[in-house]
Amino acid sequence: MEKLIVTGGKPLQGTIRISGAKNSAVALIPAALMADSTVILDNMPVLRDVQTYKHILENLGAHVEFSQDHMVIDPSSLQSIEMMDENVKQLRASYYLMGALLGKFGEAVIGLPGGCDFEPRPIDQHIKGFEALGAEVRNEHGSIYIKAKQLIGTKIYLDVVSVGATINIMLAASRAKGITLIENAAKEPEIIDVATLLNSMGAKIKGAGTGTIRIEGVDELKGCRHSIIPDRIQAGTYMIAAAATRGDVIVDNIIPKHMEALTAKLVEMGVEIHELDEAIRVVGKPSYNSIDVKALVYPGFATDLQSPMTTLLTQADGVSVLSDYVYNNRFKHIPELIRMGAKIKLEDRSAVIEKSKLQSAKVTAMDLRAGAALMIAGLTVESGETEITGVEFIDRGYDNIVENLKNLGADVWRES
Ligand SMILES: CC(=O)N[C@H]1[C@@H](OP(=O)(O)OP(=O)(O)OC[C@H]2O[C@@H](n3ccc(=O)[nH]c3=O)[C@H](O)[C@@H]2O)O[C@H](CO)[C@@H](O)[C@@H]1O
Ligand SMILES: C=C(OP(=O)(O)O)C(=O)O
Repeated sequence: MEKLIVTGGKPLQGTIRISGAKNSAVALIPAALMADSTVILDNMPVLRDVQTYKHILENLGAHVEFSQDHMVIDPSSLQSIEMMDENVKQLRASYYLMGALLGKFGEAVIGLPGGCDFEPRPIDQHIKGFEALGAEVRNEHGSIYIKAKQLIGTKIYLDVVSVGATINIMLAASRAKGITLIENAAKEPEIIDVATLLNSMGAKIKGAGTGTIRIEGVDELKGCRHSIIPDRIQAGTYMIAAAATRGDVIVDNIIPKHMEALTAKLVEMGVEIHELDEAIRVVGKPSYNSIDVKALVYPGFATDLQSPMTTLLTQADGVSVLSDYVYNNRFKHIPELIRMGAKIKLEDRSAVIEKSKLQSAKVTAMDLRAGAALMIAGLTVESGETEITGVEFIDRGYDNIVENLKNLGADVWRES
């Protein structure tokens, strides 16, 4: 079993270059399968989820090459519409195979997705979308069987704002006959990124990034080259880590606009923020104001940054309240932070966080962002080694985390 050892007490300093976004990559890779020829994806992050998706594509019969940060996907040899192997359970975003294969072949058979299971994560809105497009969907023995004679464009109103359902419906509708309107669509930057790729492949999608997306189905999608947007969650994690360690870090190769909900909260706490062209400089301060944070859908504060933010709020004077309105129970990091000395109480859907002196301890990351929260806590303690197990979760979403933190002056290493 691998673990990360972190020795705290060193302010992070220097520049970190952020890789492409996990949540875009894991949607763009299955989207590329819909092309009739090679798709090249640049700025591909090196993550466990991306490697898992590569294996899934290869098992489906596609040819995939991944070196440096380029992934070359040749879907012309794709043979199967059926994907039920273990890899599917390793990541949440395997559900995008449903929309991609349904759009391409009119048929898909997929094992139920995995990913971080901080609470039940239903896919009823994905299925509602496929059915509205004319597909028959059966859930049998842990797999979803989807089939359509012909996908027909229609109007779909999502009951909940869902990133996954919005993208999945967009994928399938790109090959439907006629026009599909997705109402109450999610607006995350990753949705715009997927629409940009699909449009470069020949799709006709308008309105991505707004609450209404219009998709005019096309008969074919072709190969192209696309560069993935920067990972706003990795960027936010390093910004929070810089503030928590009272460091001075330039988070580079990002789109500052994507970070606005976080930068607003950091400024409210008293963190010094300098917005540059494609970077943000974060300068930590000796003391911070307590604040309230509500995790919401984009452009609200990202739920994926809620756990790392919990750690930072233990450094603020007074009492802060953090609530998650996307996943009401995404709090698996809290018992572990308490083990490190954090004074946090859970009240209904909120974490009530008091200023705390964190201490090193042996802790376990129960999910990806819980791992990030513990990593930041380990960097923040004044001295001593924090041992974090559950590293496989952290590797799902943080590109080269040990080297990146070392380059910022942190004392961190892996042990088996
Ligand atoms: C691979 C990926 O991009 N993952 C991200 C994506 O997950 P994912 O796309 O799975 O999350 P959704 O946006 O779909 O979920 C938002 C909310 O809607 C609910 N819901 C969703 C679908 C559905 O059919 N029914 C339903 O009730 C969920 O339980 C949740 O409460 O967005 C989440 C919310 O920003 C992020 O935390 C994840 O990092
Ligand atoms: C929850 C996350 O990912 P996934 O949806 O892939 O489990 C995340 O990135 O924080």
